[in-house]
Amino acid sequence: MANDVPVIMSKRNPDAVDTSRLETKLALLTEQNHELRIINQLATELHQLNDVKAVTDYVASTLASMLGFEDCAIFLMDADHQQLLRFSAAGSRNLLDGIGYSALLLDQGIVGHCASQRQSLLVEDTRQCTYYLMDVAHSLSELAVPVIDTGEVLAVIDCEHHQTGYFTKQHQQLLEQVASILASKLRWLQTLSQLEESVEKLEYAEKLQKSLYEIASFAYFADDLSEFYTHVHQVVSALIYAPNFFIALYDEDKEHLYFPYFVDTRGDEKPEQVYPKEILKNSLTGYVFRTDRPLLVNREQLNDLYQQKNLKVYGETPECWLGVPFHSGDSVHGVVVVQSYIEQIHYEPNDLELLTFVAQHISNALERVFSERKLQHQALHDSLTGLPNRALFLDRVHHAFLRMQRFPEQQLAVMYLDLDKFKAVNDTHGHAVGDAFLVAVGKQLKQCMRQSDTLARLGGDEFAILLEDVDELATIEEVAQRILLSLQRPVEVNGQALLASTSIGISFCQLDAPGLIPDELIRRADIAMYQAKKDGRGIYRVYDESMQADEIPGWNIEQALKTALNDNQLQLVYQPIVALEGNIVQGFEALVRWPHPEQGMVMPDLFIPIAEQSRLIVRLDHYVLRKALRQAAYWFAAGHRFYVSVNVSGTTVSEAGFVPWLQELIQQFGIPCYCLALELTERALIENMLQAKDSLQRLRKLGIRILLDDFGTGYSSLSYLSEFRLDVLKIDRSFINNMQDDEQDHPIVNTIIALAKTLQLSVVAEGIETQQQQHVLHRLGCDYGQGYLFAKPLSAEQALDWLTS
Ligand SMILES: Nc1nc2c(ncn2[C@@H]2O[C@@H]3COP(=O)(O)O[C@H]4[C@@H](O)[C@H](n5cnc6c(=O)[nH]c(N)nc65)O[C@@H]4COP(=O)(O)O[C@H]3[C@H]2O)c(=O)[nH]1
Repeated sequence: MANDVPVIMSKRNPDAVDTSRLETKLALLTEQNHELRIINQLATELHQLNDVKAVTDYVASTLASMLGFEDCAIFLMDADHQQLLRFSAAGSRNLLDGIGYSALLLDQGIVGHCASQRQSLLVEDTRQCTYYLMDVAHSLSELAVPVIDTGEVLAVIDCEHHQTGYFTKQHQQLLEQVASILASKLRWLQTLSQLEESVEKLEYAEKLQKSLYEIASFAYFADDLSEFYTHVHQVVSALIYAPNFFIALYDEDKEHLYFPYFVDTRGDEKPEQVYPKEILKNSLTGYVFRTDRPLLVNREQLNDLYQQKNLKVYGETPECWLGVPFHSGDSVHGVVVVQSYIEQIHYEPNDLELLTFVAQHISNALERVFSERKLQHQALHDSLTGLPNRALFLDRVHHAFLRMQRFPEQQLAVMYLDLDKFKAVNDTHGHAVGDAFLVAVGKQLKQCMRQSDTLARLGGDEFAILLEDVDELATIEEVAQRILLSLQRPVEVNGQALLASTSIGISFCQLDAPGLIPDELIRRADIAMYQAKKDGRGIYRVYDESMQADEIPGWNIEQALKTALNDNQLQLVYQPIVALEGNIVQGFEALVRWPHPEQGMVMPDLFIPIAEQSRLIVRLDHYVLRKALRQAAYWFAAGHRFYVSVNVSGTTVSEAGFVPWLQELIQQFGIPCYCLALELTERALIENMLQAKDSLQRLRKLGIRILLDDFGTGYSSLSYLSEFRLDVLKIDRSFINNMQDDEQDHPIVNTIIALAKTLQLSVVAEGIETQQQQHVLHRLGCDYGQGYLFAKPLSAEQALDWLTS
């Protein structure tokens, strides 16, 4: 504009000054000055304003008032660049308050076209304009100028007038300058608000992260769940509106719903009881459980839902309800809920997102706490019957002792029970029925005692009962009688009626029993039980001093052996079995040893026969098999291809579940079945003829070698030899012992070897101590041998050294 300013003060021809021209120039200058003032004022004032509305209002009203426009409106482009929203308007025809178009699409009206064409539109006569849109009254002229920053249309300044040709090029130029100032200002405000939003988001994210971390770490360490819930509530309250907050859990095992945490400002008490699963069908919380999806609803939607789904209203209907489901482990499902009773307070999708995070952490905490509780339960309970195990029983007895010290009138007694018929049930009907039988007996025993007494399964067919707060022996004897009577009735298992008789030992702890300790009380009940067995089974005996444990054969050893097995005290040694031709190793026999803490090394000859009298032999055989297979797997991995042979009793082999159990164990160790051989004595086979026969067949099918141990010592009848499918005969060392003379015929050994050959069995001679014996045996056609000549039983490490030497 400065270039256009004419030289009005020219002194070259003062007489030629044309007044009207000067007046025009003056008017122009005045106008330009006015425009500059407007621009200057706008630029200065806008600087002070930090709010979009204030800015657009100011621009609209300044233009209207300073330029005398009837209507000056500012339309802002929406976030999606889809439409223009009338934001501010000023002038005598101010149409902002609900009159006229409040929003225009990009191809609507002069404003829309101005935005889409990105250029100013000066329409002198709107009647000639095809896209002119009339609002209230017809404006005959209109000027629209786009507000553009870095190529983006941010707004449109639109002015209208009722006369045609009202707007001039100067108006347009002025508005374009204003638009340019407005564009920078709007952009600046936009950037500022984006920055503020980002900062806000970051601050929220940081707060959220901190809160969730807090919940997570609390979830990890919380032992007390109610404390954890309170903490979660506090954290959630710091993030969203949550004065009404509750957690509901559904226990699938018990099929009930309960509220471990519940806070409600409208006075609803925490529901104390548990609700049967039916509540899932008619409550809002139950609805979230069933759909397994979060739910965010306002009052209106809630009422619809109540009606549509036939739900019952529990407590006051909230204005807004937000519930998120979660899962903990296999059997617990939960819902965490916040609700608002205030009309103005509603939850948003990001609150739902937050609560989903929170629910996840609650679920983690519960999963950890529940699995810890489960582990704890497993450690203290028998997995088959669910009854307390020996450890928990001991603990209860200890506690009962402590209580008795405080309340001496509350005396206690321990009963030790051993089922008389269990072995027969197991042998005849198999493992699965045996297990079900034990469970059924456990239930029957429970019915004979008070709720406050403790029934435990100590292992195998042994149960124990702790009776607390008993006053006299007669009461205890009554319980024993009740049990005996109850077990006279057959126990129903899988539709079969089985008989379970038991022998009961009782020890009563009276006030005048000085120095009696809990373990001793249990030991005495055990001794009394042995006495009952001795005296005829199916009866009870009360411990008295005359019953000495030592009088019960093997009692002490059996008890100590149980402990040794529990404490993993037993060890294995290995004796090589070699081919007599060339002394090549074929296998190793595993032999068990018991390094007793007080008595030194106890040999199997002492404790195996005692273990065989009870079912302890089965436990022992399983124990040895597991250890031997572990060693076999180690040797196999090291490239050795010999077998390890393990002694097993007839009882173990004839158990119905033995073969699949062993097969699985071998698979677990990842070795081929030929790495294992089983040694059974003649007696073991004969005494368990039927079951053993079946088991041996299956074992051989798997590829497990069967060795007949101590051959020649037990039974004169040889007929059973063809009954069983065997691989190897082991000649008992008593025959080998006598073979000192090379010249003799050794008829027994000779016959055994000949018999074996006829039956196509290999022969191993046991107890070879001299080269002479080896020589004779080889001459007689014996294939393999074992004995001190080659090696004594060796530890696993020594065996390896021996192999390499
Ligand atoms: N004098 C002499 N003895 C020799 C010679 N070579 C080996 N022996 C001993 O003879 C026994 C051979 O084992 P067995 O006949 O299976 O007889 C075994 C077996 O019937 C039983 N047994 C050993 N370990 C186990 C086991 O883990 N489970 C079961 N159920 N029974 C086992 O105990 C019996 C005795 O085992 P051990 O005392 O280890 O005694 C072993 C072994 O140490 C020798 O040249 N001279």
